[in-house]
Amino acid sequence: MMLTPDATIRFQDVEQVFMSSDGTAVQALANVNFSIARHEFVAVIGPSGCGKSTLLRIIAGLVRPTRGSVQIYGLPVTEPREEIGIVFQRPTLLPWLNILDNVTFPMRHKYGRVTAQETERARELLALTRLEEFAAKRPDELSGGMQQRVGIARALLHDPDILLMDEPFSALDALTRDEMSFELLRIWTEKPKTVLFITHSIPEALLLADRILVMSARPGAVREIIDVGLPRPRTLDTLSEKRFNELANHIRSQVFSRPVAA
Ligand SMILES: Nc1ncnc2c1ncn2[C@@H]1O[C@H](COP(=O)(O)OP(=O)(O)OP(=O)(O)O)[C@@H](O)[C@H]1O
Repeated sequence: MMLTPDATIRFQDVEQVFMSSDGTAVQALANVNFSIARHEFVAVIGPSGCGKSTLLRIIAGLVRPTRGSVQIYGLPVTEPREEIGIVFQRPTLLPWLNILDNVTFPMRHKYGRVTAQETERARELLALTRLEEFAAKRPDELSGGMQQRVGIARALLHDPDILLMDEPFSALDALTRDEMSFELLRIWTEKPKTVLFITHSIPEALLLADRILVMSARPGAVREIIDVGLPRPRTLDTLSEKRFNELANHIRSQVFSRPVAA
C-alpha cells in the first residue's frame, strides 16, 4: 500500500449504506479511495444523489462509514474534530443576533462565553470577508452574498486547518457567486487551508480547485481525479483560457455520460 505522508484527509475503501425509512438499504458510496494533501483545494462534482454530502459528513465525523476508513492527519475519524470548519448551502444565522455575535455564536454555544480575544478575531474575520461595517447589523439587513460571507467568517473563527464547504454559493445569483469565488480564493491565499468544496458548477470547480474529484452516479465512487493545472492567481481571464474550456467540456462529458456496463 502506498503511503501519502503529507495527506491531510485520506479515504480508504469507504462504503456507505443507509437504511431508509421504509427499511430498504440505500448504498450512497462504494469503494471510495482518495487523499487530499495539506492546504490543497479539492472540488467534488457529480450527479445529484451520488454521495457528495455524505463524503463531507464522514470527514466531519457526523456519519460513520459502513466500511473502510477515513483518516485525518493519519488518525481515524471517530467524532467531530476541532480543526474542521464547515460551511453549508445556507448560513443559518440567528436573526435576533447582530453579525458580530453570529460569528462568535459557536463559541458562546460551546463554552458559554466569548473571550475578548475571540471577539477581536471575529472582527478581523469580518474585515477579511469585507463585512467590518456590518458588525452591528442584523442578518436580514444583509444581502444573501453577505450572509454567506458571515457563514464563512463563522466557520473560520476557531482557525480550522480544514474547511469543508457543501455547495456554499448555490443559493446565490451568478454574479454574486463569481464574486464569492474570488473572495474565497483571496481568503484561502491569505490563510491557507485544506479545502473540500462540493459544487454542481463545473466553472466554479475549475476556477477554485487544484484538483477536481469527479464522482459517478449512485453508488458514488471516484470516477476521475483531474489535475486542474491552471495558473494562479486565477482571475476573470482564467475563464477564457483554452485549457479551462477543454477541461470544462471533458468534465461535462464525464458527469453526464453513464458508466459503460460491465
Ligand atoms: N441519513 C440518511 N438516511 C438515508 N439515506 C440517506 C441519508 N443521507 C443520505 N442518504 C441517501 O444517500 C444518497 C446520497 O446522498 P447525498 O446527500 O450524500 O448526495 P449528494 O451527492 O450530496 O446529493 P445532491 O447533489 O443532490 O445534494 C441519496 O440517495 C440519499 O437519499
